[in-house]
Order: sequence, then C-alpha cells, then structure tokens
Amino acid sequence: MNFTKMNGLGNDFIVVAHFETLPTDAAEMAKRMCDRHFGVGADGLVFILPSEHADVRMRIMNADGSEAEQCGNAVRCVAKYAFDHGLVSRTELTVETGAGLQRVWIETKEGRAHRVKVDMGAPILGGQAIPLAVDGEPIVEHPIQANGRDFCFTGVSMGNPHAVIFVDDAATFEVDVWGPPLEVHEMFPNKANIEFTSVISPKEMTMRVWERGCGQTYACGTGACATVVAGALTGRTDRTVLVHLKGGDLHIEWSEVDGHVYMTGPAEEVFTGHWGIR
Ligand SMILES: N[C@H](CCC[C@H](N)C(=O)O)C(=O)O
Repeated sequence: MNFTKMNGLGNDFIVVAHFETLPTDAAEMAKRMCDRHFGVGADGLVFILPSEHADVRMRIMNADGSEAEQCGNAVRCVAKYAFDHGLVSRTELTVETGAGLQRVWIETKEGRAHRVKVDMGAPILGGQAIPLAVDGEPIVEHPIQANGRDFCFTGVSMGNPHAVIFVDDAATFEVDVWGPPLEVHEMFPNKANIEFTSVISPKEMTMRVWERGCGQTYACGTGACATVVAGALTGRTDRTVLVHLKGGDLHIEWSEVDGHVYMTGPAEEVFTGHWGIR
C-alpha cells in the first residue's frame, strides 16, 4: 500500500489516498503503521476519500487506533496533498471532516501548496456538547483535580474535545506528567486533548499539548484554535493570536463577523513509501 508522509509543524501523519471507503481494519492499520519502532511512525493515519459534499473527505485515526472527529494540521496536509497531486486544480477547496465542511484556501510557492488557511468552523462551548461531565455554556476556568494537583480548565470543542489550562510557562511545563491523567479524567466522557498554555501578550501565546490518542505532539491545530477561544473567553487575549507550538507557529483568528475560527499554517510532504513487502 503506497503512502505519503506529511506533517503540519511536526504533527506528523501517514496519508493514504487510494481507498474509496474507510478500510474495516483502519484502527489496526493505524496502530501498526503509526508505531515509531515497528512501523512507519506517526501521530495519525489519514485517509483521503471521495466526498459527495466536498472536493475530498478526510478521516483520521489517532496512533492508538481511535478515530478523531477533526484534526486541523491534517486538514492542511490533506489540502496540500489534493492540490499537489492533482485531485483539485483550484487553490480554494472544501474538505469534508467529522466536524462538517471545512473551507480551505491554499497559498502556493513554486507551484506547490505552501501555507494553508482553514475555516475550522464555530467553537462548541456547551458542556454536554463538548462533551463534559458538567453542563452550562461556556465552561470557563472550571476546577479539576488530577493525581492530587488542582487545575482550572476551559472546555472547547472544534469537533473534537479540548481542555485548555493556563500555566505560568507552557514551554517548560511537565506535559508528559499531567497530560495522561487529565486525558482520561472522568470529566471528559470521550477523553480530551489537553492544552497547557501561557500568555506572552494579548496577541501571542505559547502552547504545548497532550493529545487524545497520541500523547504529546509537536503541534495541534484544533488545540491552537481552542486555546485562542479560551484566551478570549477568559479575557487574557484578543481574538487574533499567534500561537507558538513546539513545532512552529499557527496564526489563529476567532472571527467576530461569523464566529468561525480561522487557522493558517504550513503543510509539508516529506517522503512517499510503500507499506508491506513488495
Ligand atoms: N488527537 C486528536 C486528533 C488530532 C488533532 C490534532 N492533531 C490537530 O491538529 O487538530 C483527537 O483525538 O481529538
């Protein structure tokens, strides 16, 4: 099976584009192929499929075999793949995801997709919709305890669940210690992606992330969107913010016009390969 290895700011994916529908063993494929010792190695396995409603459809499996509703970095990679490999000929396209229909705008460089802007839709802020084990809207700075330590989180869904926790210095925070117990906390019926964020200024933040089904990743597009929404909801930031991630920067705008969150960042193709013995 041929695949293409891509990433968005180091959040890396194995991209497969020749299936008509999701393979029945997609979860097992993801676990084997994403393994960084016995497989190709990646945060996720991404399928580009035909769509009746959009130019292409994306379905994404996390490295643990769970399917995610949405993935911002992967949408940028899918858009780049579709443009560079001729699935679409326009620099404006739509990608169908588990969160709905994403409008995408591609900026090219030397004839290839370079930076991609995605309309990630409106954030979902209701407790039951995220989902959280508490109701209300929005859920802002809500107390939560993990392994005896007290935190406060703001709940945001971009189609997938996020808990944004503001800390003094995200770049040095012990993500691998506190991410795991929070990911599976009973507050999150479908588990959650956990963002640890520090504010540099109203227009700049640093974020690190423990992703549901993957662990700490170099970047999380939906997480960066959730982080800016939480920053604005808590009065810490404006609605247009540059988010510094481990793998690089994302430009995020939570529009006051349509209430949608717009994410702009790079997408990269690194190599192609063949899975299985020829
Ligand atoms: N692990 C996430 C999916 C990938 C999200 C992230 N890689 C992004 O760029 O948005 C989840 O289970 O919701």
